Amino acid sequence: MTHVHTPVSELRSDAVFHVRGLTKIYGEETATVRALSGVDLDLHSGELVVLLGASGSGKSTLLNILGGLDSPTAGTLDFRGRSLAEADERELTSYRRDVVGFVFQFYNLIPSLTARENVGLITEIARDPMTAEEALTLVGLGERMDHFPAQLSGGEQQRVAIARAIAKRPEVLLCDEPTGALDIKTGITVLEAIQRINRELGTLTVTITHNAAIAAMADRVLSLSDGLIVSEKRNASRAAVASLEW
Ligand SMILES: Nc1ncnc2c1ncn2[C@@H]1O[C@H](COP(=O)(O)OP(=O)(O)OP(=O)(O)O)[C@@H](O)[C@H]1O
Repeated sequence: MTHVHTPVSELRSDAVFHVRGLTKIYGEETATVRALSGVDLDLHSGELVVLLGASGSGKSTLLNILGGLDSPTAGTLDFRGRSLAEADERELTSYRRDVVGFVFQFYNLIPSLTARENVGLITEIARDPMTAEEALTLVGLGERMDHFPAQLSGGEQQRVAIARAIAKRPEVLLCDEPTGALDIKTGITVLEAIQRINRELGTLTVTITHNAAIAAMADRVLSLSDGLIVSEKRNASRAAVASLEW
């Protein structure tokens, strides 16, 4: 497998993330797994990036490290000139709290709280949050704010999870298989919410998917294999999410 290096001439100075030689090895001595084998990557303000790759290729590991949930074994990882690879737990906690919104495949909503209350939990602890109502309106749930998770479809629950992730106006939104548990139609409503947030708030967004059709909505598509970025494609234009099929 050839390692795709970004030529120095292509490096832009406005990179939000500047990643070089990122390596993650899990386990010790005889029982090690090399999840990332030297990833080079720059991510820019306002981009929508899709990360593709087979199961086990390292996508979640990369996303978790970008989000400060995990630390690399080697390599450099800078966020706006701050080294996250060397950050201590206290710095990583404030980074996660202030900078990053996460969306996972499963929504992790609190069943006994309404949509508004689920989002409100986060707005209480954020510095300059939007209101729960604003966040839910952005994801198209302005009419469902007082519903409990069990009264919402899977796609609606995932949009509540997105509203919860973005209510603090994070600079970075990281989504790990956000449509993995959904059918096409509901998956599209979720991707539309992600696209709208990226456009309207200018949030740098990285979305993992197994589904190559989703790549058409991105500015840039990165493919991982065996812990390396093996291809990078820039779409000439971003496809409207409603036109995607899978
Ligand atoms: N906490 C861990 N401890 C040990 N090995 C791990 C851990 N997390 C991931 N791995 C291993 O690292 C490799 C990459 O895993 P990762 O979850 O990043 O892949 P992925 O591309 O996201 O896969 P999937 O699409 O199945 O979620 C795999 O071989 C996985 O088994």
